[in-house]
Amino acid sequence: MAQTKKVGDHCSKPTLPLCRSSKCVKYGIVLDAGSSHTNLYVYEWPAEKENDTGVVHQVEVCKVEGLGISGYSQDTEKAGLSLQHCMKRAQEVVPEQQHRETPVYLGATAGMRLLSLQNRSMADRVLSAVEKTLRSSPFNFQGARVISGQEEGAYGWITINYLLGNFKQPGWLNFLPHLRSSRGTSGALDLGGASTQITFAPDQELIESQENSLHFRLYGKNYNVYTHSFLCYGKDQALRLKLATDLQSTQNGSLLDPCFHLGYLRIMNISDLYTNPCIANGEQQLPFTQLHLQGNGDYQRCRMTIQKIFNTSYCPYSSCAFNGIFLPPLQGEFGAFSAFYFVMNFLNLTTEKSPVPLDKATSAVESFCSRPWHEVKAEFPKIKEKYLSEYCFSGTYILSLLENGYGFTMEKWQNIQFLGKIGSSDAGWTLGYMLNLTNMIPAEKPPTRPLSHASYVGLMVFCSLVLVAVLLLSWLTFHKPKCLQKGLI
Ligand SMILES: O=P(O)(O)OP(=O)(O)OP(=O)(O)OC[C@H]1O[C@@H](n2cnc3c(O)ncnc32)[C@H](O)[C@@H]1O
Ligand SMILES: [Ca+2]
Repeated sequence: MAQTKKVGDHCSKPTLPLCRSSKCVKYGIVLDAGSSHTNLYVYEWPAEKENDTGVVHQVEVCKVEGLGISGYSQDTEKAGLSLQHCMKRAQEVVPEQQHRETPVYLGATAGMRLLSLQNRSMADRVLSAVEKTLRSSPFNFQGARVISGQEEGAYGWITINYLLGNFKQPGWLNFLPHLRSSRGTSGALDLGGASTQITFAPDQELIESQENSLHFRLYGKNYNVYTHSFLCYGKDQALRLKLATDLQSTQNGSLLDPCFHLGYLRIMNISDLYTNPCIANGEQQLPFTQLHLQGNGDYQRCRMTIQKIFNTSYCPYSSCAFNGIFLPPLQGEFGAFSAFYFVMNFLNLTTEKSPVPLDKATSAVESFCSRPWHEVKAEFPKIKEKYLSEYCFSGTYILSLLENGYGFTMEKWQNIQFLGKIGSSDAGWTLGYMLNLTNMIPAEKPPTRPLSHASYVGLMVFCSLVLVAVLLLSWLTFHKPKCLQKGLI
């Protein structure tokens, strides 16, 4: 497997960026190999402003058809082939003369983390297959690897704060070092299919657990940041966890599930539920091979069944989220993206202006869950059945995770903004990952840029005029001409 290198370490000779009508542009490509699917992103930025904050933006997203790469563990070649269509698309978006110097990175997240835990060599074979496809493209391949949960949280936080302009600092603040704190950044909440991340700059200096602590120096400012990635608490794995817990109390594999609409039916193989390390091996004790799930759409009961997957019975720190994981008091604003956004957006709970209050959001999910399946299906015929059938569970899971898991109270809830995009760029870890690997976020504030030619000429003319005026005034004062002296008498 190739190791990811920083672009600067890799280039042997400097390359010239493409210049279009006096603007020089560079490109970068990142593939987000998630548990549920892969997305390819193309970013663009003006070459001369490389180190400024907020200049890189997304110009293309290509959704790879089919499964996430970890889903091809039995047929690894297909993992590589699945990426070809989007790699072709990237070749159309990036001008041909720039293909060779455009870096391409692939980062795999929780699906591949789980596969690595289950079968390391299988995971390596999947990565080799995707690497082969990426190497055969004309771009500058920089690595395909599984990123850690910590990195995923950190880069998500960097992305949204970069795009929101939170790393920009007004010049005068630099003279007041005591005012420089990591406040003014926004926390990041990411909900994937297999894991979920929470990342923010807490008020308290001390982060009690080392593995949750990140330290950055960006644009001349220090940031102490808390992050945690909950593996198995993405929305697909959380559903599996819930079903596996519910199954313990059924006798024959029939389950009346309050998280699905009344009239909804789903049959699942029990073995599919137990195919990953999220669920402890309870399969052997079950006397049936299939699960017959029947919805009865009851939000309150759904919330109770979901609550069982959060263990809050122990905490070795001053405060915890769940499962004994340290969580400091929540601080500041939060941007919630990925499935937090997909689900809340479907439920009309993502207004741009003021956030929908928690009680209103709860009522909306409750009322959606109570609708019979035939009615929901008739109203949204174009939405994929998998997504549509799970919005009740997902909405309830999001409320449980944020309220009970992380402790967002009525007041703190108001600080969450559900966001899909910021400007033209999707919120997610990929942009932060590329910014870091291409050295585009400097530790120190870049020196102030010299004046442009026009401003320089203007300033020179202004100074000359002031000088002439001063000289004239002094001459008039000390050598009063006769005509003026007469006038004065
Ligand atoms: O981060 P990991 O855990 O690896 O997973 P992922 O990257 O594949 O996860 P996504 O954020 O792409 O999606 C999160 C979940 O949302 C689902 N999803 C994607 N688009 C959706 C939509 O429009 N409506 C509802 N659910 C959606 C998707 O199937 C996943 O279960
Ligand atoms: Ca993801």
